[in-house]
Parts: sequence; C-alpha cells; structure tokens
Amino acid sequence: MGFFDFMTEDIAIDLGTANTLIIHDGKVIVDAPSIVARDRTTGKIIATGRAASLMQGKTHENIKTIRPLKDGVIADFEASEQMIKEFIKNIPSIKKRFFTPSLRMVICIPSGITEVEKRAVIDSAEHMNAKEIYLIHEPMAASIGIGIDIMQPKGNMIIDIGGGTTEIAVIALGGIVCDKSVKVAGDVFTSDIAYYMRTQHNLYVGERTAEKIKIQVGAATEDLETPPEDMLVQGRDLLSGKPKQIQISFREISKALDKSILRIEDAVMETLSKTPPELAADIYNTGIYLAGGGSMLRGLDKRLSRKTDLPVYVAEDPLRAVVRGTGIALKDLEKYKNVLMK
Ligand SMILES: Nc1ncnc2c1ncn2[C@@H]1O[C@H](COP(=O)(O)OP(=O)(O)OP(=O)(O)O)[C@@H](O)[C@H]1O
Repeated sequence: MGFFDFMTEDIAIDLGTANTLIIHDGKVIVDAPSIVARDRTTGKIIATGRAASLMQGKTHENIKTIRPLKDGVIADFEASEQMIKEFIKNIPSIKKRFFTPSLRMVICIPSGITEVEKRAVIDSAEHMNAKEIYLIHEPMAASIGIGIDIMQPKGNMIIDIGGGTTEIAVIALGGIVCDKSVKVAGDVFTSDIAYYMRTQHNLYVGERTAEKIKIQVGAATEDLETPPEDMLVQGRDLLSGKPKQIQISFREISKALDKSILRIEDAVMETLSKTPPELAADIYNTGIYLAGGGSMLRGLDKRLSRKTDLPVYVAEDPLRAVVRGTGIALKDLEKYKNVLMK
C-alpha cells in the first residue's frame, strides 16, 4: 500500500432510479431510496434517502421531494450530486476524517446511456473529489454480482429490471454481444397500478400506495402457485372527494400490469432473435437470469419462461446483484479492466 492510498477511499456505486447502493470496504453501507427533499425557500436539502422517501406525497408547499434520476439516468444534476455527497459523507470511515478523501469509484450505468449522460455521471463524480473513475454497464455488473463467469467463451442472458429501465443483455467473453434497454420497469408498473385504480375503481392513490400494492399483491400472471391475500387499499374517491377503502386482488393487478409486461417480453424476444446461434445454444442450456427489484414481481419468472421456453432464474437478493458486481469489479480492477470504462 502506497502512502497516498491512505488518502484514497474505494467506493462502488449503483446509482439507480429507485435506489442508490454503495459498497465500501466490501460491505453495502448505503442502501437507500434515490430521493431528496428540498426546502423551496432556502434551496437547502433537508433530507435524503429513507427520510426523504417518508415525506413523499406528504409535503406542503415549502418542501419538495425530488427523484434525481429518471429512466436510469441523471435528470437533476444538482439534486443527484447533493444526494450522493450526503450518502458518502455519512460513511463512517469518511465521516471521521478531517479532510475529504479522494475517491476511487466504480459506478454502474445503464447500457443504453448516451455519451452526454455518461459525461454527466463522470462530472458529478469529479465534483465529489473522485480522482479515478470507472464505469461499468449494469447488466455486466449484475452478471458478475450473480456469480456468472463473464470471461468464459460462453453466452449468458441477463435481464435487469430496475425502477426506470429493463436492461436485457447477452454477455460472452467479458463483453456485451447484443442488448436492449427499454424504459419499462418498476416505476411504470407502479404508475400502471395507480392508473388502474383511477380508471377501474375511481380511487386516487399516491405513488407510495401504488408501490405498496405492487409489492403486496403485484403479479405478472393470474396463474400463481402461492397467491397473496387480497389487500385493503385506501385513497380518495374521485367522484365524491371522500377518503375511501377498497379490496384489491392480485388478479386485478396482473391485468393492470399486462401491457407493460408484454413490452418486456417483446424486448426479450427481440434480443433472443439477435443472438448469434452459438450463444443461443449456450442460453438454451443455461437459461435466463433475472436481477433488479422488478424481477421480484410474483410470477414474472414463470411468465418469461413460458414465453421463451427457457428456464428463468431470479438472482439471490436481486436488489443487490448490481452493486455486488460493481463492488467485485472495484476489488479487482486489473481482472475487470476490459469491462470497465474510463
Ligand atoms: N417485491 C417486489 N415486487 C415487485 N417490485 C419490487 C419489489 N421490491 C422492489 N420492487 C421494485 O423494484 C424497483 C427498484 O429496483 P432496483 O433498486 O433494482 O432499481 P434501480 O437500480 O434503482 O433502477 P434502475 O436500474 O432502473 O436505475 C422499484 O420500482 C421497486 O418498486
């Protein structure tokens, strides 16, 4: 270890539309919603992460909650920088320092990101005192995080369903052979549910309630082996204006999500049809891996398996697969130099 290593901290970041995760010293030390709450009059950030998420939909006119990322990329630079700075500042070993350490960072980015969006990520990292910055594509990070040996001359298909994007990629020999990124993922599922409640039940529900419905009774198919119990949902009646409660079943939610899931199925089929035959043969044998929070939707694996006639496996702890892979790449920069971008 050189002298200057004392002044550098290594950090792996999965900067996601829904959640930001940070690995430092091999451990996940930040796992928080990507949200900030700002005081409109002073412009100051008053809360980030979980604390800001609790304020969502419940603010008054002086407080605004912002989700700085949209569709997997930074939409509000200032808010995203402030949010990450806040997360990093609170890392215990950084907090106790007298000075801001320089950072060596591996940050994962969606595979469909533009050069301008990529530049924005690098600029933000530089503003945070990052001296060495590496970028890694999300599906690549997810594959490493799942434990796939990406360097092998063997094809693997990975589908990362996050909050803003679904990234589908075929990986072999440490590279992405073919991929597709669609802006249909967890956030769209949530708004599909809110729309369904408004149009089918005249019930106006906020984003947090719609997300709760998705997690509690969300389903990609009506054909579930262990269906969840019905859920009581409260919101505002659009006709009378009064608070109202209704009972919702997973069957209704699977109808509400059907169109969006069809779009994901189409994207998967399109990627499979572009896959070179030798790699298609590998995927036939190994199946498809799912990662990201959206992959936890009940029955989604079953539905994709039925569509593709392939076995589909959901990663262990799918919400953390991407950051795990980013952390592994950070630990062995030499081994992964060909998959990291500077
Ligand atoms: N049990 C669950 N069932 C369905 N969806 C879930 C579940 N748990 C979390 N989610 C959804 O997963 C999404 C977040 O996943 P993840 O953290 O992987 O996304 P992200 O990395 O922030 O997004 P992106 O990669 O698009 O930038 C949210 O939309 C959340 O509602």
